[in-house]
Amino acid sequence: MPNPNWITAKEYEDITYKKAEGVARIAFNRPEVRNAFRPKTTFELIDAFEDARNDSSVGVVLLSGEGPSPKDGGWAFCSGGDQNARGKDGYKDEVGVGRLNILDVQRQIRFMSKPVIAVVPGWAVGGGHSLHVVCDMTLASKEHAIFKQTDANVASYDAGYGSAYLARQVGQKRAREIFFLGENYSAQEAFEMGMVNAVVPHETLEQTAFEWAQKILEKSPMAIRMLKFAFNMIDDGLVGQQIFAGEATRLGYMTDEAKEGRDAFLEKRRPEFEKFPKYS
Ligand SMILES: CC(C)(COP(=O)(O)OP(=O)(O)OC[C@H]1O[C@@H](n2cnc3c(N)ncnc32)[C@H](O)[C@@H]1OP(=O)(O)O)[C@@H](O)C(=O)NCCC(=O)NCCSC(=O)c1cc(O)c2ccccc2c1O
Repeated sequence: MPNPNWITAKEYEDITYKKAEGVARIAFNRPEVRNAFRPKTTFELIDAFEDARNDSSVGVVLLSGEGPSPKDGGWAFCSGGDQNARGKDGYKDEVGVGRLNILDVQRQIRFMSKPVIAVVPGWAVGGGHSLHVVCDMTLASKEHAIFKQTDANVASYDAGYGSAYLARQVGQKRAREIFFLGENYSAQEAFEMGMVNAVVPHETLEQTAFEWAQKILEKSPMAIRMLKFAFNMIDDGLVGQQIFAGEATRLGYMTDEAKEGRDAFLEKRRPEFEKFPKYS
């Protein structure tokens, strides 16, 4: 497959955002701090994810980290919240308001109707680890990816998807080990635990991610949407049901029966629902 012809979708300061052939690629771009996020980074992520969600030509989103670091050549997906920005009530934005807005990004990834693939070229740590957990799939660099949970080291804990949903992926004992010990895990170890889909040579990581996206794009978008929300529903309570049900409503709108309901209202007549079958 030829290299994708990435086109910059929008210029940002802390992230890059590109598109090619139905794929959107969003990447942290603060490699000198291992792609730690500050509120500005997170607001930019929210903006880019919203664009990818609303662009009907986009079917898959890749989330990655630019690198290597110009300082020391280190690679990172994301090292979590920028500890320099952390204040007493959250991570301080440009006017000093404390934010935990990375949780908004987690929900965007979780609830968007398109698969999001974490493409992990290096460190996935703290809130960065939680982001890979919440993505639909994870591809990891064989040479450079390292998975690590430092939340308990710095007393900033993700007690939502980052921990509880991780346990769904790797099991309760392993998830507790990851958080309680805060060890480093290689791509291969993360794969064996079940939180990484594939371990890929670093130089082919991006290409593999793009190829996986292209494979998904060959499938029925409706099927992919319904399946993503079906996988989510059991863990997402009434919100999960609401999102799945919304898609069922959309499918309902496409029937003659729903059209009859709308048309009868607009034509100020009684709807003729009796002509539609009562399926068993
Ligand atoms: C990521 C590391 C394991 C990498 O170690 P390595 O030895 O390779 O590199 P350095 O340590 O030398 O780092 C290079 C350079 O980057 C700076 N840096 C790295 N990470 C951060 C960071 N998170 N914030 C700020 N700066 C960072 C580092 O200081 C170096 O700078 P120099 O100027 O010295 O060159 C290792 O760096 C590491 O352990 N980093 C910290 C990881 C961490 O604890 N992250 C925060 C976890 S908490 C979190 O992310 C979080 C955020 C939220 O918004 C939440 C919201 C709601 C609930 C929970 C949240 C949450 O848990």
